[in-house]
Amino acid sequence: METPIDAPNKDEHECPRWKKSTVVFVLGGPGSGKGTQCANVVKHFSYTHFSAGDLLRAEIKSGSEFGAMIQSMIAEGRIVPSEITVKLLCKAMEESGNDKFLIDGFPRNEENRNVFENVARIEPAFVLFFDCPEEELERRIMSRNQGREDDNIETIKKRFKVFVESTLPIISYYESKGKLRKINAAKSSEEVFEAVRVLFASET
Ligand SMILES: Nc1ncnc2c1ncn2[C@@H]1O[C@H](COP(=O)(O)OP(=O)(O)OP(=O)(O)O)[C@@H](O)[C@H]1O
Ligand SMILES: Nc1ccn([C@@H]2O[C@H](COP(=O)(O)O)[C@@H](O)[C@H]2O)c(=O)n1
Ligand SMILES: [Mg+2]
Repeated sequence: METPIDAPNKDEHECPRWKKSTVVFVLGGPGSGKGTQCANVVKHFSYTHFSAGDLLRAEIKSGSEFGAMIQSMIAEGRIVPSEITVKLLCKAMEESGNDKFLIDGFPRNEENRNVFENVARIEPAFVLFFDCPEEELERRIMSRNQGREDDNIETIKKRFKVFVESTLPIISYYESKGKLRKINAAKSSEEVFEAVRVLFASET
């Protein structure tokens, strides 16, 4: 029987059907509004949204052999091995039938970026970065109330540290390639979406 994270294509190093897909990576600190704004984009533009964190949480619930390991890494705010996350993303893209994707919370580190490049062989069209001060992120997460195990002050501090140490260098990398689109996320959700809407209208 196929395990939930088996790659749809048995050649683990190729996802040829997706070579022509448009991918937008969506990055930002924990609680910066990535999920909220991706949901808005989907309503106005023909993208399919995948959150790497949501796919990992679904993998835990599915009873996967990796579930316990993923759960303990999320509880610690650590980044799950990229082979797992990339397989989940590839499977989700394959099954969606669409060819335009918002990939939220990915790539989180250099390993995520390299494995995705090697497996999916897709360069992002651009990378959206929701920029927001830590104090505001903390306030938003502490009042999110979605029952997430990692939404507690101890894990939030660890997630901030991982963001600064591992994800900000990825953001700088895309900036150096001219691919970064930075949005001031410290405004109301409506104001942030207006900036996002204008960007998508001009980019796609
Ligand atoms: N611009 C905003 N102003 C105030 N609150 C917001 C704003 N955008 C989102 N929120 C709220 O902040 C919380 C975090 O938002 P969201 O879940 O979209 O962030 P995220 O970047 O996906 O976080 P994570 O990385 O933890 O998954 C939610 O409760 C959401 O309703
Ligand atoms: N590329 C990723 C994305 C997420 N994770 C793990 O999931 C946690 C929650 O992610 P959110 O985007 O939903 O906040 C995150 O803290 C990581 O533990 C990951 O490993 N790799
Ligand atoms: Mg999210």
